[in-house]
Amino acid sequence: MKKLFRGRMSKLLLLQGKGGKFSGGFDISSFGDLHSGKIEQPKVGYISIDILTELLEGATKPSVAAIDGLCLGGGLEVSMACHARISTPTAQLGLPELQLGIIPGFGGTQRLPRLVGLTKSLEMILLSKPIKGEEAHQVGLVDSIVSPNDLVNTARRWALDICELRKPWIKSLYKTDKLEPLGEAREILKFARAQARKQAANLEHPLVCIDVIEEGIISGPQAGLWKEANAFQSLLFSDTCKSLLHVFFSQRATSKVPGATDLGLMPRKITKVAILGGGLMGSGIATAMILSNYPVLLKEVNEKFLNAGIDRIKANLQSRVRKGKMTEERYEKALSLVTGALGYEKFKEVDLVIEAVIENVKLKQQIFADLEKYCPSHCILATNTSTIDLNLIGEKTKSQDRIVGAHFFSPAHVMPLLEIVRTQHTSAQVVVDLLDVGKRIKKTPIVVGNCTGFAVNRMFFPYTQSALLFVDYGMDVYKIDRACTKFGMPMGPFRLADLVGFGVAVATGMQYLENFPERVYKSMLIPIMMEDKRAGEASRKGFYKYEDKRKATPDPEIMTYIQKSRSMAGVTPDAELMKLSDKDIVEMVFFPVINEACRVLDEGIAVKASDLDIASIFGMGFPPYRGGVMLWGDSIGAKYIHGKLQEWAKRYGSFFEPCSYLAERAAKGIPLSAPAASQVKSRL
Ligand SMILES: C[C@@H](O)CC(=O)SCCNC(=O)CCNC(=O)[C@H](O)C(C)(C)COP(=O)(O)OP(=O)(O)OC[C@H]1O[C@@H](n2cnc3c(N)ncnc32)[C@H](O)[C@@H]1OP(=O)(O)O
Repeated sequence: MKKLFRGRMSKLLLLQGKGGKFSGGFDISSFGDLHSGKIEQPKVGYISIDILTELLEGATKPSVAAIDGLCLGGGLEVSMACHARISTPTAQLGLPELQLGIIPGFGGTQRLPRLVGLTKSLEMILLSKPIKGEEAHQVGLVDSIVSPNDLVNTARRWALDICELRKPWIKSLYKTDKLEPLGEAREILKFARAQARKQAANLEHPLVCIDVIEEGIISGPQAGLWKEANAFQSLLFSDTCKSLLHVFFSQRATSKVPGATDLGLMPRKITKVAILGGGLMGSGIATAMILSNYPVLLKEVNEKFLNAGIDRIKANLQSRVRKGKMTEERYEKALSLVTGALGYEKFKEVDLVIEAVIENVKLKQQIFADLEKYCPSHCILATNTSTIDLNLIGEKTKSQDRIVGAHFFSPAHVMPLLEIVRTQHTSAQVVVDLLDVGKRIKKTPIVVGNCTGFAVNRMFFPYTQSALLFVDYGMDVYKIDRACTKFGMPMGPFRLADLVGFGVAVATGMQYLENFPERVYKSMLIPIMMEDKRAGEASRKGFYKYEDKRKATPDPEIMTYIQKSRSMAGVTPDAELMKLSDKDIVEMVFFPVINEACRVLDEGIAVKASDLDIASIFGMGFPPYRGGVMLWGDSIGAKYIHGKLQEWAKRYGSFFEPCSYLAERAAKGIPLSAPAASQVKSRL
């Protein structure tokens, strides 16, 4: 909200944004200063009551908000304290505060329900879901919709009309016509609570928000404002808020890469993209590209595979149409951007190639040699490999500077993370180019170094390893999975292994065994199950059985395999493990992940700890309200983590041996996120 107009003889107040944006909300970077005590927190209710309610809404002059572009959070709350709102049809109006672990704290919990009704306001606030100006007008949030050219004049005339009693002078805080009757309101709030508990079991603030809204309905808007002000103040200092703020800024910081984005390089325009391979990943990547209007050349080895790849793209798009995320017209337009190819003739026009064929070194080497021959010399040569060294892939070329990893997570058109894997030869320009493409296709890109598993898969390799070890030592598969989902993971290590498939699990295990033999637990459980054609969800039996569709049901039959695995491991169940709490289980599964993340940092594979927080959240579903794997580790403390790993290493082997990076922090009492003096120069 950039300007406050005062009319002639200051008869009215006109609130307008700048550059087509009304306001992205309160400056949340100041929340960090509040947390650190750098700035003093204002008295409770100072902004929402003293300023917005008493001064603005209670003023003797009418105020009208002229809304265009973003009108979010505090920006919308200020506009709701005005006596009218004029908006453009494409403006976006919303209260996204719950995404930051807080609630609307400038009166939004009281005014929004009185403008749009309880049901709509709960949907907008609890889902942090903005609505367009058109819809805002339909539901009563804004009073009129005009074009951007007419916005300011219409708003000014509206204010004059209020002044001269040609239009009503409305204080939204005291409107009641849109509020449902008390009995109905109670039912709506009861349903909202049930939904909040179901969808965000570990989060308190959605329930607090509902309580605050309810207070205003039962005891009146002033009571509601005071409850909101107090609740906002305490949530602002909650761990959830601090974690979600950390995620907000860390997500945006992943695109700040020393030695690449700090060189003044501008991203080059990528107009045409080629994808090699129309399988699950290739078709997913192609879908992500066409959804962001990149023309795609999809190459396969024969008509059959090419048609299958295009069919997969169609299926991806049709699923969006079915979910109402895409119109038929947009479906046709997106599909029209795909051109099939069986040869390299058209590759002389492409600016970026992403190879997504099977994980076969020789095949990839041949492909990159061909790409060097058929693509223009500026073309970026990217691979989606998740297991093969990029230097090996580019071995038969002289184009190492433009070879880079573009590691998507399946399904590639849905998962938000993109690992940009840079070798020591990859040019800074190519990194800058791919960061730009990543953002344009609405991914969160993180730049990582070239090693087995890059960042995400490498960090999380111990997630299942540790769980398998503890099952051999007597723990229950399903108890471990339950503890991890209660902690906030989308699924536990065993359900994840079923989903990924045992074939992939074994292949990945081999990779790690080859590169990190001292810290791989060689469990025989999965190979034994595979001998009996148990290969995970796709075979309808893995750690769970899948009788109907994707519903995972515990399967008592796995005990046979577990007993065999234990005897092959030569271990006897440890009675101590039977008494473990969920908290203990979570520590035993995640501390090895933190240990590996420390190695990834120490080797310079990741630029900074906050990148690994984002990688853990967006790549593995680590609960964002815990801030990511490294921030969570720091909330526990390096010393404690180091001590537990040492204890387990003594009892269960070198898999748990704490790395030197972690040991250094434990000894010095410094956070995991502090760049260590001993940290090798980043390999990025
Ligand atoms: C009491 C409460 O009710 C008061 C409040 O208002 S709480 C805050 C409510 N507002 C929000 O939660 C909005 C947060 N911001 C966003 O959702 C998005 O940034 C956006 C939709 C506003 C814009 O998105 P986009 O165009 O993609 O741009 P970026 O997200 O990349 O942001 C650009 C830079 O602006 C910084 N930034 C954005 N919003 C805020 C904010 N509210 N406070 C402080 N800084 C903000 C963001 O960090 C980016 O900075 P960078 O240095 O360029 O990375």
